[in-house]
Amino acid sequence: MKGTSFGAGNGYLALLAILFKKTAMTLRLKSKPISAEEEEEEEGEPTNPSRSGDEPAKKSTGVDLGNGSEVVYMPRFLSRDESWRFCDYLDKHIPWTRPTIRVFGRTCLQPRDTCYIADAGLTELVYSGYQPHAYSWDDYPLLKEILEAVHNALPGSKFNSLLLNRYKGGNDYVGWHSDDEKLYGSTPEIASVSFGCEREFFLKKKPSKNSQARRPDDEPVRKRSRMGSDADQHTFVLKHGSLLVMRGYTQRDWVHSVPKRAKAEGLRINLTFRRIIS
Ligand SMILES: O=C(O)CCC(=O)C(=O)O
Ligand SMILES: [Fe+2]
Repeated sequence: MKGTSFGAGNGYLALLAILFKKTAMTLRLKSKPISAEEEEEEEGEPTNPSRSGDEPAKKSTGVDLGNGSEVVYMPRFLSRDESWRFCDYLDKHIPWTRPTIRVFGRTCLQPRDTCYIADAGLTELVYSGYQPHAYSWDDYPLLKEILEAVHNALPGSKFNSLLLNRYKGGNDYVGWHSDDEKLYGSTPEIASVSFGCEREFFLKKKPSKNSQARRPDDEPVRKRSRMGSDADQHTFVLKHGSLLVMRGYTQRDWVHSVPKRAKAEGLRINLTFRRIIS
């Protein structure tokens, strides 16, 4: 049987090496968008969702968006096999619908399937003129399992509702929006778990009132938007089994989207856990 033993000196060096790698990775990724290839290089084997408290925390990258907004990305939140089990189950057993919604005064079919789960007795969710039926967690024990894993990863979180999205292929998408409904409060934490086909998740800063007011004396709008600074846009490639968390004023100051992608042929399921506070 193969075995490895570390003396106290080796253990100390190994710990220093781990701390150095983690710090270097966090610093480097903070300054530029994350690509799937980089994560592949950086990350080791997937960690198991049912790890014990003694095991090291899963690797995550925090991006400080400024002014009290923050995003945290954990590419290997759930193991690959477990994630496929969840994905297949949800695809088959969730009562998906593709509702009619209203966007900018026009009625259209939502460009993805959806379902909604919530604790009983909460304020009802309404978005884009649509009020989804709230199904019960009790009917989907597997969703409770994922919720528990999310709660364990985010100490202090207490999500009580969940919006599920199913993207059947690259034509399905979610347009620019923010999840700033009043019932989530002013600084909601939103935890987003993805399964299946990798898709890009874009974050873009909302134009500030100051920049609107300055526009006449400033450089042309067309030039500005094309030259948009990196600090105002971020891209994450959301991997199978990943967790992305938006916090602070992200919903107030930023919009996000998952755009159409002709080459993304596979099915993707995304779960966004939220807390309704009023
Ligand atoms: O599918 C995603 O990654 C994002 C979904 C989303 O933004 C939403 O449901 O509000
Ligand atoms: Fe959203």
